[in-house]
Amino acid sequence: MRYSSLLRSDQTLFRDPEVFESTYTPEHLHHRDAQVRELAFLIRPALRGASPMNAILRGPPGTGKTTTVRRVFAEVAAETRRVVPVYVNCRQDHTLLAVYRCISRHLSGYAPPSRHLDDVREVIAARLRERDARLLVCLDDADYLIAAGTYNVLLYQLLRLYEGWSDLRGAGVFAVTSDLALNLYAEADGPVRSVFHPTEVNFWPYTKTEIRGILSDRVRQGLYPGVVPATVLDLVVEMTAGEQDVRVGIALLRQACLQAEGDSRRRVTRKDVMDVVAGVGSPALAARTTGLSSGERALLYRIAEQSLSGAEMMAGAVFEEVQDYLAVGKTTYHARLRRLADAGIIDLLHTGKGYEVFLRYAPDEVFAACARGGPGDQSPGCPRKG
Ligand SMILES: Nc1ncnc2c1ncn2[C@@H]1O[C@H](COP(=O)(O)OP(=O)(O)OP(=O)(O)O)[C@@H](O)[C@H]1O
Repeated sequence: MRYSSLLRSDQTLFRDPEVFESTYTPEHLHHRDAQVRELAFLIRPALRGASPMNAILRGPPGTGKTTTVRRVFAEVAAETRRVVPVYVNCRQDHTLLAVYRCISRHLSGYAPPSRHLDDVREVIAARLRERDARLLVCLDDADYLIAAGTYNVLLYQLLRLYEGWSDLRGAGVFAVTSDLALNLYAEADGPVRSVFHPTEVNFWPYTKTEIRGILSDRVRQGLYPGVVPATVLDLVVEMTAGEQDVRVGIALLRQACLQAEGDSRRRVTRKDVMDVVAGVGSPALAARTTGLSSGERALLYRIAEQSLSGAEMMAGAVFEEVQDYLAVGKTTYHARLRRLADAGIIDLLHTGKGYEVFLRYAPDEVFAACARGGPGDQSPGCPRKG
């Protein structure tokens, strides 16, 4: 290796590390013009004082549903005060109170002081009245509302806001899901369907060329020139297309760059990318575990063990079981569990008895992914029990 190709220890390959974070909003939204136009069309009646129209947004994970809605909502908020667009992440907020508190916080700019549902709804109504505005709510990952048993009540109340306050119009609802087997319209009961006439907006998986465009843009914005050679990008595009999830490509690029940076190299190689996925059958799992903290990874490891042993997978039972290994309280445990669900590694399904934990990947793949460690993680991989 030539000396000039080595980085000094205080140098970095990242021009802007934020670009690879899950919270980053891309400067340019590629290949979603049709969906943006469709959503804008549905919102337009609200600019003339009517209710916004409703939509169901469907598409596999990582196809830009959240990014598109956030982009459209930001433009609406910048252009008019007559429509209040509120984004709700239903993975986090799926009780009635949590959703209404989120809407109220958005409208008032601070958390509602009361924890009583009626009080919170009154505040929302008062703010909408003051502004003479129409409410538009995006329920992202609406499947979590179905699991929590709040989907129909919430839709009914939002779409018929005028039943509580005769001077208000019904809200518009954009319900989002990445579960293609789920029909959000069919999940609505009769009273909801009589007012819920959603337009279906589909987010198809990106083609390879489209993925290449999106990832090249990230590379340009986040890394110094020349860090990712074209052949390396080709490999990442190939793997991302296989998984049909842009998030996978972004995470692979970030992790491969961290590896090159750790070795003080100025360029990422195909081997860096292969090393990230080595031993883990699925590039998606490798990518999804790279951002986890050591605590989250340790919990994931235990969940894989539980799953392998055929033990009960209710969240409460898993908590009891992991107590022997991970000294964490319930709040931390649930926060880590939610993080694993957000990363798309586990599913938390609501049953009559509480939440059941489902591992999306084979336990052996998970062991391999956990053992690899993550950025800034000093701890060794999790030892197997017994
Ligand atoms: N068209 C695009 N242009 C630029 N970046 C994109 C585009 N589509 C997706 N991304 C990026 O891919 C990642 C995943 O996108 P996003 O969260 O919007 O997908 P999603 O369809 O909502 O996924 P999920 O169903 O899992 O919530 C984000 O980092 C986002 O910035």
